[in-house]
Amino acid sequence: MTDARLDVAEALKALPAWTAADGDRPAITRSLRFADFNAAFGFMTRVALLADKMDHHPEWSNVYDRVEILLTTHDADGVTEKDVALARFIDEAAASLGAKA
Ligand SMILES: C[C@H](O)[C@H](O)[C@H]1CNC2=NC(N)=NC(=O)C2=N1
Repeated sequence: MTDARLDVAEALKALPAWTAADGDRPAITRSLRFADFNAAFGFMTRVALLADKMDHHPEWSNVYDRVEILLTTHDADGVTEKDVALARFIDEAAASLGAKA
């Protein structure tokens, strides 16, 4: 069964580091900066392993120490609890690796 879509503003209340993404579909976004490429890629590796286990994958890009992340649930055409769960994990991983906004 497809996950239920959440109201983005409602979902963001529990995710203060995230904002609503610009664009044509509901999504949430966060930008992070790490000490260097090694830390940024280490973060991405941690997130990638969980994302694949969840079968729920971020849309993201990396330039040296920066990682731009967008979360949305393609199957639901919007933001779901899967995005909230992945965002929470991302927040913990980012904090533990000393990321900045
Ligand atoms: C077939 C497979 O389960 C789906 O394509 C998964 C893969 N990863 C996914 N990731 C995201 N972000 N949204 C999805 O709907 C999604 N669906």
